[in-house]
Amino acid sequence: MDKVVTCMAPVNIATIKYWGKRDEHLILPLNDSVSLTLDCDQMHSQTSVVAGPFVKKDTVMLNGHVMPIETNERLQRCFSLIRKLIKEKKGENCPEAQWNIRVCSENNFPTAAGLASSAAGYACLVYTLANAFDLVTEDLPAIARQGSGSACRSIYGGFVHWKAGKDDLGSDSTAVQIATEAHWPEMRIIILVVNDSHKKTSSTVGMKKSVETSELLQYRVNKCVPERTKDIIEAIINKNFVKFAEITMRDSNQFHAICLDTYPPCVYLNGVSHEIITFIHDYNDAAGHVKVSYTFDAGPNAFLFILEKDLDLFMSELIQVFPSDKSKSKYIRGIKSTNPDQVAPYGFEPKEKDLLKYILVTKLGSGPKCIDNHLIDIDSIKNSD
Ligand SMILES: Nc1ncnc2c1ncn2[C@@H]1O[C@H](COP(=O)(O)OP(=O)(O)OP(=O)(O)O)[C@@H](O)[C@H]1O
Ligand SMILES: C[C@@](O)(CCOP(=O)(O)OP(=O)(O)O)CC(=O)O
Repeated sequence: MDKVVTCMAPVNIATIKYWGKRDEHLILPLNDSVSLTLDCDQMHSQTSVVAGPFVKKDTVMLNGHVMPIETNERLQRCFSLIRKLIKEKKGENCPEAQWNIRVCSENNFPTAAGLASSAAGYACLVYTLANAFDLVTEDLPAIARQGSGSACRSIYGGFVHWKAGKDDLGSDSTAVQIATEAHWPEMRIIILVVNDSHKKTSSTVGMKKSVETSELLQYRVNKCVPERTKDIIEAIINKNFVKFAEITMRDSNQFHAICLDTYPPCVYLNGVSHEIITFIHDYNDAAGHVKVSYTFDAGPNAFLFILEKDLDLFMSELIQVFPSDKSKSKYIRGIKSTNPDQVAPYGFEPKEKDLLKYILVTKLGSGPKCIDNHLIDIDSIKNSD
């Protein structure tokens, strides 16, 4: 192959959380999860792949730095699973399965900062490799899952259900799309970035500790998640925002309760996270109706869900309660408000300035997409290794 293929993949945010594996090696989850795929316009991973007999060895660059493949079992697994797929689809002796691969990837948002970069990153890696070798088939979620569990959900747009499955080899642990992003186009997502630096305990380590030490996890897995998964899928299909919002908040709260029930505890939320939670409930109480919902991953950053019709009013209250000295364009990013001069409806007490680093407003998005596929001068690659 003397072409370079470039693809983009989105971030996804879980409203029913994946937390705990039944198989660490195959990355098989204990429970189902449900997520929303975000628009690539504001947040995405972008990955380019070149492969061929002229590439001297497998290399992966991330944000300009070499990712050591030799010590990264997950990267190695993604490469070997793609090569296995090449043999399955193109024949055991297909020369392409022996080619070395050069990968160059970057995120347009903070990496390893609790903003789901591994989900977008591994989904992008697998999708780009599949495009480079003409392998785009239904197998991709199962491969992306072995890069990072939540990555399997970024293979689809809109609303996605990752079924935990029961098979020991994971043949039934895959992602399916519940509905496309066009199903609920009014949905908006507001990301409140409290802290975008590396977190102390990664999701991988945190959930392993929960499986080993939490006494509440099994109840969540066996009792809570099956019912909530069914109910939230129903709420999504019926576009019942109030039901969707309550289930999302309850699952986020329970997920963090499990983290606190882990020993030693995984403390992902901080004081600002709790101020956000209180503000959202106070706002909904003042509105007399659930207008906005929150969820937190393994970090202090908040992901809010709100319908477009309620966005401007809420944003006016939000920036009054969480003020900043930053310029408005730096502080509020992404989709612009249609009514920037909206007056805050409830006049809540402003908190101290700059509790939030910035706010990103986005919407639902589609799955990964191929954005470039062009021929290259092989000599330029041969001499660049
Ligand atoms: N574009 C990418 N291509 C390949 N791998 C990536 C990419 N972006 C991130 N990763 C991998 O994901 C790791 C970060 O995953 P980690 O789970 O620690 O953080 P996160 O996914 O950003 O946060 P969280 O999982 O809590 O939402 C990186 O160290 C890297 O190994
Ligand atoms: C809190 C979460 O975001 C956990 C994500 O965990 P990862 O998918 O990052 O974990 P690994 O499978 O070990 O790579 C909840 C979720 O996204 O469902």
